[in-house]
Amino acid sequence: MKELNQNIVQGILPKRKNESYKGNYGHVLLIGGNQELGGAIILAASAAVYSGAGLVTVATHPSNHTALHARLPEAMVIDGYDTAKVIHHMKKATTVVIGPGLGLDDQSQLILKAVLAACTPQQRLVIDGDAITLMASENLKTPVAQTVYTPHLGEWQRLSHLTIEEQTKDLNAHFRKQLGAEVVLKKHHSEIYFEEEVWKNEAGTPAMATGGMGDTLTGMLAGFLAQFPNRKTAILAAVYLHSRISDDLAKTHYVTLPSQIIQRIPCVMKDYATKFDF
Ligand SMILES: NC(=O)C1=CN([C@@H]2O[C@H](COP(=O)(O)OP(=O)(O)OC[C@H]3O[C@@H](n4cnc5c(N)ncnc54)[C@H](O)[C@@H]3O)[C@@H](O)[C@H]2O)[C@@H](O)CC1
Ligand SMILES: Nc1ncnc2c1ncn2[C@@H]1O[C@H](COP(=O)(O)OP(=O)(O)O)[C@@H](O)[C@H]1O
Ligand SMILES: [Mg+2]
Repeated sequence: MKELNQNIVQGILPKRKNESYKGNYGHVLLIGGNQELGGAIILAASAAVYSGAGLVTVATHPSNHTALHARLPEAMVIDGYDTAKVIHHMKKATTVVIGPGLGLDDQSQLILKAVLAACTPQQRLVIDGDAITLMASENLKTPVAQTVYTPHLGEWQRLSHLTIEEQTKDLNAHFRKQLGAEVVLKKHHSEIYFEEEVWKNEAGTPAMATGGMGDTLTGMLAGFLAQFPNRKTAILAAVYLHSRISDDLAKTHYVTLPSQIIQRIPCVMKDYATKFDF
């Protein structure tokens, strides 16, 4: 496995061009957050905004709308239970996220199937959390979009039918090929499966083992995928910097909270951006 460390990511993010505006940095649509799990989609949306996505729209249960507006006025919000409206908004999105706090009920299944059918090969799609669990239970196929799955070990077990002990590099790579998508397998030293190679994240700490940490990574991935043309660069940088922020905080904090990580994303991106114009 290739080592994903500071040397790989230093200078990897491009400098923003002076002659640019929000329309150049992608439009992320995040779908998730039922009545109980609104925090998941709020964290994911916040991470996408703080990662620099040009525009962010959140499709979520109406009971989350006020909290989202209050915490993240940069984001637009629509009713995640109005399937026709969500599909209409997908047409404007360059990057789509589905899953954080989506739930596993019939309504969640309905919206997932509609989103998978509506996405295009030009769009980038991050499938996380409950959307992975639903894909596994319904045996749904990877859609035509440029898709990244972000399972933790338990979600990967549901999707791949590999027990955690069986999740070796070769078997994981084999199943990734069947899926036809990139996979970020989240754990201590997360592994990133691309078609041609596998990377191991050298950053990360058990101070990250707290609810919402994966939702935050999903939002970062979406923000990076929305802005940076090179998919591999976007994925590697998001995975590494998410953990890197926590490593830095963990020098003085016993546990690192998703909200703390999100606040620091713009700073760490500045540190790791190239200093040169190309
Ligand atoms: N504040 C919120 O609203 C939160 C919402 N969340 C949402 O809750 C939904 C369910 O996700 P969960 O992951 O909590 O529950 P899941 O039930 O999907 O996964 C947890 C199961 O996987 C197993 N597992 C094995 N290895 C694991 C590993 N390395 N990490 C985590 N679990 C592992 C656990 O033993 C457990 O049985 C998702 O949609 C998620 O986005 C969570 O992110 C927690 C915070
Ligand atoms: N012990 C650990 N070491 C390094 N990273 C960890 C550790 N525990 C959790 N993480 C990271 O935290 C995130 C957890 O994701 P996930 O389980 O999906 O959380 P949630 O669904 O609650 O948001 C992943 O990015 C994972 O790599
Ligand atoms: Mg998760």
